Amino acid sequence: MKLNALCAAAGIAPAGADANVTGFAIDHRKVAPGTVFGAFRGARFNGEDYIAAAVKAGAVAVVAHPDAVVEGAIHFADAEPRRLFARLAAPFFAPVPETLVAVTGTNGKTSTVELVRQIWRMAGQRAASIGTLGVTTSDETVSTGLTTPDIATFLANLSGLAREGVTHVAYEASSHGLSQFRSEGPRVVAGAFTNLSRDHLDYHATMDEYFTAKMRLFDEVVIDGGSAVVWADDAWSDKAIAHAKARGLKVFTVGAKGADIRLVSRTPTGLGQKLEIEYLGKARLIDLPLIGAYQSANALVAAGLVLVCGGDEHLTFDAMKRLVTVRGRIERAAITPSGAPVYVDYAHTPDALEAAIAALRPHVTGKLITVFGAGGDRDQGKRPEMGRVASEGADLAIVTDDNPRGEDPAAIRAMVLAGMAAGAREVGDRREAIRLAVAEAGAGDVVLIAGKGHEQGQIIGSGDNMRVLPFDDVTVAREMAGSLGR
Ligand SMILES: CC(=O)N[C@H]1[C@@H](OP(=O)(O)OP(=O)(O)OC[C@H]2O[C@@H](n3ccc(=O)[nH]c3=O)[C@H](O)[C@@H]2O)O[C@H](CO)[C@@H](O)[C@@H]1O[C@H](C)C(=O)N[C@@H](C)C(=O)N[C@H](CCC(=O)O)C(=O)O
Ligand SMILES: Nc1ncnc2c1ncn2[C@@H]1O[C@H](COP(=O)(O)OP(=O)(O)OP(=O)(O)O)[C@@H](O)[C@H]1O
Ligand SMILES: N[C@H](CCC[C@H](N)C(=O)O)C(=O)O
Ligand SMILES: [Mg+2]
Repeated sequence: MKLNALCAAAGIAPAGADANVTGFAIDHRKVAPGTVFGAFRGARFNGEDYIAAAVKAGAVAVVAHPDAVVEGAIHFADAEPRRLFARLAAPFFAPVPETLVAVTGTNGKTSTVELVRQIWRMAGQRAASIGTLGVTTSDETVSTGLTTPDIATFLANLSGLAREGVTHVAYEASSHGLSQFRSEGPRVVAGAFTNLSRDHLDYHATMDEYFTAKMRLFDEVVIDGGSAVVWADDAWSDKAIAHAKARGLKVFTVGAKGADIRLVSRTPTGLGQKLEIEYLGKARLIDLPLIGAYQSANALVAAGLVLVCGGDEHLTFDAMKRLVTVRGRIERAAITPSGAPVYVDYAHTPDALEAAIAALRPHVTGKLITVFGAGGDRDQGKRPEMGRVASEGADLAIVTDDNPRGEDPAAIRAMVLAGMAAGAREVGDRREAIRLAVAEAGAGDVVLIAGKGHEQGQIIGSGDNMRVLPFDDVTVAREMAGSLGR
């Protein structure tokens, strides 16, 4: 494809002579002859340091800050080079699936995009989701490593999906992804906001800044005239609605305070819950086969996204009755020899841990036992908060390791324990902690293993010393429940 044709399609003024473009890369090691290289100033590296190497490798154009030095290739200069790069790259990867929606929020993004995908599929659409679990289609899940992949990977994934015949995609817009313009360019017809609570305050200076990063979804990413689906029962919902309105988006609210899908009541049942809702003034009963208020919130937001994209009302609500558990989100992994169910959940923020504990509480007649930890090289302030939530919500809390990365695991556990009342147990080795929880569980008890969900490894060390030791909470829970039974 010709560079000037890409500029024309993107509405960008050409910056020099025309050239043949063969691809886009943000890492100089992926540059081949004909590549457009995005040189960005990052947290660890300055991409501008690799411009010369990229040109040597054949880059025909470089998108970089106006101050960057570009010799031997066309310089597309912009104070926000990541955004310009996304705009220029989007037409190169066209066509992409025509119905593209995005979900942001602290918790519930992965669950919601996956539930949207399931509803679409049950309604007969060729659908996919992109997020923490990877790229999921009806056939498979392929990991990308990040929740919101880098822009070149994201666009390549979208165009690959379109070639496979996928027409509908729901993707997860993380705050990192939004603030780094990792997923813009293609037409996003609707965005959803699930909630906001403490996380990532290592990356964002304040909660307001964190919220502002998320709100780029409504402020800029969703197309003019697109829709905003907002979970209405969160402390930040009204602010999110205000952003959507200011932008002129069609606002669709969901929840007990929702104007479009109103949640009238929610009654836990053995393996799920009964939802009484009102949509367009009409009452409906939904037997949702997922437990926990948080899962009903995500399922209703997912239904909202499908509806604003023109989904049929009956097919959408009918599909909700057949949703299946999202990997690692209140996933029942095993039953202990004493009959206690063991659930694995991805709760790694105070709010999520509270939601996961609340989801299980109605199903506990004895003790609720929680195994959890907090990740290293991540927001430290959330650690005592997670400790407090577990201490208050669980009958027995066991603090263990969850991806210590470059930090001292014992120091992380101490920060978690600082928020906890006496009686909490500390078992650094995660396998041993799970063994203890399973051994402690009696009839009527429930075990919650929180923090890693679908993850397949324990991340130890950082930089050149980083290692990922294979670890899967579900497998270990099964092993422990099995070995105790023998
Ligand atoms: C803080 C953060 O988000 N970092 C991500 C970001 O880094 P960055 O833009 O700061 O880039 P950098 O590593 O400093 O490098 C700067 C530039 O130089 C380039 N470079 C670098 C070295 C080199 O030899 N050649 C080269 O060209 C890089 O490709 C990059 O464009 O872009 C990189 C390239 O895509 C990512 O690898 C990196 O993810 C790091 C590893 C990471 O851990 N990210 C996590 C925190 C993250 O993004 N998480 C969110 C989910 C959070 C949530 O909601 O829970 C996610 O969306 O996954
Ligand atoms: N709507 C919700 N409200 C509160 N907590 C939730 C909600 N949805 C999910 N959670 C909690 O957050 C955990 C992670 O859920 P999910 O993976 O869907 O969120 P996410 O936003 O994709 O997270 P991440 O930022 O890590 O990608 C769940 O396992 C659950 O404990
Ligand atoms: N997207 C989140 C995942 C955290 C998962 C948890 N297991 C941890 O390592 O803290 C992050 O990168 O902060
Ligand atoms: Mg996620």
